Order: sequence, then C-alpha cells, then structure tokens
Amino acid sequence: MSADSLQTVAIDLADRSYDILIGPGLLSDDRHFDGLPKAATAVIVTNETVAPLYAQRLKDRIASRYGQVRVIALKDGEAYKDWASLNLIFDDLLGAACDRKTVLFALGGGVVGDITGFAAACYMRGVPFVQVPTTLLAQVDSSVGGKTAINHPLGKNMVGAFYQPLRVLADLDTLDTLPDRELAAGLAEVIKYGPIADDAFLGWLEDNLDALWARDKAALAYAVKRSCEIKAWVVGQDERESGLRAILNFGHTFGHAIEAGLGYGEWLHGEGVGCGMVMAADLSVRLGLIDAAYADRLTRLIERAKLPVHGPALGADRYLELMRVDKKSEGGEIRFVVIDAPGRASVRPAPDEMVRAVLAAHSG
Ligand SMILES: NC(=O)c1ccc[n+]([C@@H]2O[C@H](COP(=O)([O-])OP(=O)(O)OC[C@H]3O[C@@H](n4cnc5c(N)ncnc54)[C@H](O)[C@@H]3O)[C@@H](O)[C@H]2O)c1
Ligand SMILES: O=C(O)C(=O)C[C@@H](O)[C@H](O)[C@H](O)COP(=O)(O)O
Ligand SMILES: [Zn+2]
Repeated sequence: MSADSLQTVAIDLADRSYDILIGPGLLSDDRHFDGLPKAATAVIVTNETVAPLYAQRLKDRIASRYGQVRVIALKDGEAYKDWASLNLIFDDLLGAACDRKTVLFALGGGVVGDITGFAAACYMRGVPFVQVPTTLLAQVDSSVGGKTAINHPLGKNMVGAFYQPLRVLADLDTLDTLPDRELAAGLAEVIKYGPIADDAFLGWLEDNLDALWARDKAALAYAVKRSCEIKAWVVGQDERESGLRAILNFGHTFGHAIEAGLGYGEWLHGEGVGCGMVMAADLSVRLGLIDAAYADRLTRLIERAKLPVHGPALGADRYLELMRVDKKSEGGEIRFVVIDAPGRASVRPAPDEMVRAVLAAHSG
C-alpha cells in the first residue's frame, strides 16, 4: 500500500454511519474537514502533551467553520480519565455558553478520545464530536466504534456510553512524535485482531513487525487500515456488544485487572492487553481449544513488540476479585474471550482453579 495515499474505511451503522480517514498530512489539508457541521463554537479537547504539538494545526483547519475555536488541555495520563477531568470539560463548555450545536474535537490518544466522547454524549444530552487520534492505539482501536468512558477506582471504563463520532481523522504523520513505549502499546491492539478475526493478518504482522518498529509509513498505513476494517466489521454487526463485539476484549479481562490493580497509569493499557493476551491464550490451551504452539507463537510476537508477557504479583485472589467487576461478567461469573481456532474467538467462563493456574504461570 502506498504510504502517501488516503484510505477510507466506512463504519456502517444506519444513521450513525461515518468514515475513518487514514493517511499522512490530514491535519494539513482543509478538504478532510468538508461536510462537518458548522456552528458558533468548536472545542478542541486535548492534553498538555499533545496541545503544543498539534492543536494549532487543527485550529487552522477548522477556524473558518466556527465563530470561535476553544482549546481545553487536560492533564496527561490514564489517572486523569476521571470525573474531575470530565467536569473540567463541562465547566468550560457551560462557562463559554456553548450551545447544543457545539462540535467537540478529540485530539490525542485513547484517554482524550474516551473522555471527550463521553462529554459529547452527556453535554446537553448529546453534541456532535470528531475523533482526531494521534496515537497508534487510538488510530487502530479507541477512536472507532463509539465506546466512550471514564475509569472508576474499582474498575476500568465503568462509567460511559456508546456514542459514535461524526468522523475519524487518523493522520499518520502524528505518529512521528509518539514515544516508543506508546508505539508498543498500540501494537498490542493491532496484534489482537489476528487471533480473534484474521489469522493471515497475524502472519503479516510477524513478517512486518520490524518495518512497523522502524515506523515505515506504508507498513503503518496497512496496519491501521486493516485494524479499522476488522473493527468496522465487528462493530457494524454488534454496536452495543450484545454478543460478537466482546471478541474485541481479547486480553482485556486480565489486562484491565492489571491496570486497575496497580492504579491507573503504572502499566499502559496496551501493556495490560499484551500480557492479558498471553494469559488468555494460555487459558484457551488449558480449555483444549487451541494447541500450545499457537499460544507460543502469539507470545513470541507480543515479546517482539516489546510488550510485557509476565504480569505483576497482585496475587490470584486480587486478580479474581478485580476480574469479577469486568463488564462481561454475569451474576458474578467471570467470562473470558478465548481463541477457538486461529482467527476465531468466543466468550466463555472458566473454572477458577484453571484461571489460578494461568496466573501462577504468567504473573508474580
Ligand atoms: N473506546 C475504545 O474502544 C478503546 C479502545 C482501546 C483503548 N481505549 C482506551 O484508550 C486509552 C489508551 O489510549 P492511548 O494508548 O492512546 O493512551 P493515551 O491517550 O494516554 O496516550 C498515550 C500517551 O501519548 C501521548 N501522545 C498522544 N499522541 C501523541 C503524539 N502524536 N506524539 C507524542 N505523544 C503523544 C499522550 O499525551 C500520552 O502521554 C485507555 O484509557 C483505554 O482504556 C479505548
Ligand atoms: O471496542 C471495543 O468493543 C473494545 O473492547 C476495544 C477495547 O480495545 C477497548 O479497550 C475497550 O474500551 C474495552 O471495553 P470495555 O467494555 O471492556 O471497557
Ligand atoms: Zn483495549
């Protein structure tokens, strides 16, 4: 795939359908903003790290469409995906008398995207918003599909809403400034799509991981596009996770427990997911669904992506306690996304003793 070309992936959700635009230079070209609603005010929600890098560029693109463009720069970090940050957004919108046509632009990674989407869902019972993801993780996953939320000390993403953006603008050039650790975190969500939906993509990742690490634009463009296609295919069938969509949670039952158990921010979300996929793959082996060689193959790729494959020593009881709060749990029974066969996943419970064996093998 050419590194210079613009790619479009469509999310098909009836009257909530939208396009994901993927390519370099999107934030330097007014045309990608054509068709967005005009209003008195636009608000760019970002954070203190991303604002100095890209807020002015975005402001220049949209200034002609809005009477005023405000910028809210939140504190940076998973620990700030909380009520206090959400209230700062509401305080600013109300303080500036923003009306219900105000358009919010989420400029940043998944933290900014999730909190801005939730603010958009709530403010005056819903205002339009646009996702402008600037991390690999946000471009391949969090900006797409309409899951918005903040964290609660007792559980990850526990307060939120399904609320779709008007458009996703993934400018690949923004990845130039992304720290290596954040690139690795994004690769976790990219790798996820292989075992759950596309075994050939897993093979492509094995062949192209070095190119992705070298930030080869053509390789990044393909990884972002293929990830978005798979997510669009899943979300298009099950927007509100009544079934199929839960496969996107592969690795997350263990991963979210690690994030919450350590206090948000010590491990990145993608690091929790990377390690969580190792644990969930082992669980799939123990359930007799896949052979150990496939789990080893996945673990090797996760290691090559410079992600942790061994979890922190929270203790099995604490892991189990945290995982019971997971949104897939039913009546206190934890349900895990497991691999049924290469490229195919499902959700099912597992005996506590088996989960303890997985934790003994991969944490502590
Ligand atoms: N809604 C969903 O479907 C979904 C999917 C996956 C993850 N998530 C959520 O996304 C969050 C993780 O997102 P993330 O990994 O993007 O983390 P993040 O939003 O914290 O961003 C990672 C770091 O990179 C910085 N950054 C962002 N863009 C940059 C750039 N271009 N150059 C330099 N630095 C940049 C940020 O300031 C931050 O320090 C978690 O809260 C997770 O729960 C949501
Ligand atoms: O879009 C989805 O659906 C996902 O599960 C994508 C995940 O990568 C993401 O981390 C999501 O926020 C987790 O959802 P949650 O419902 O477990 O909070
Ligand atoms: Zn995730």
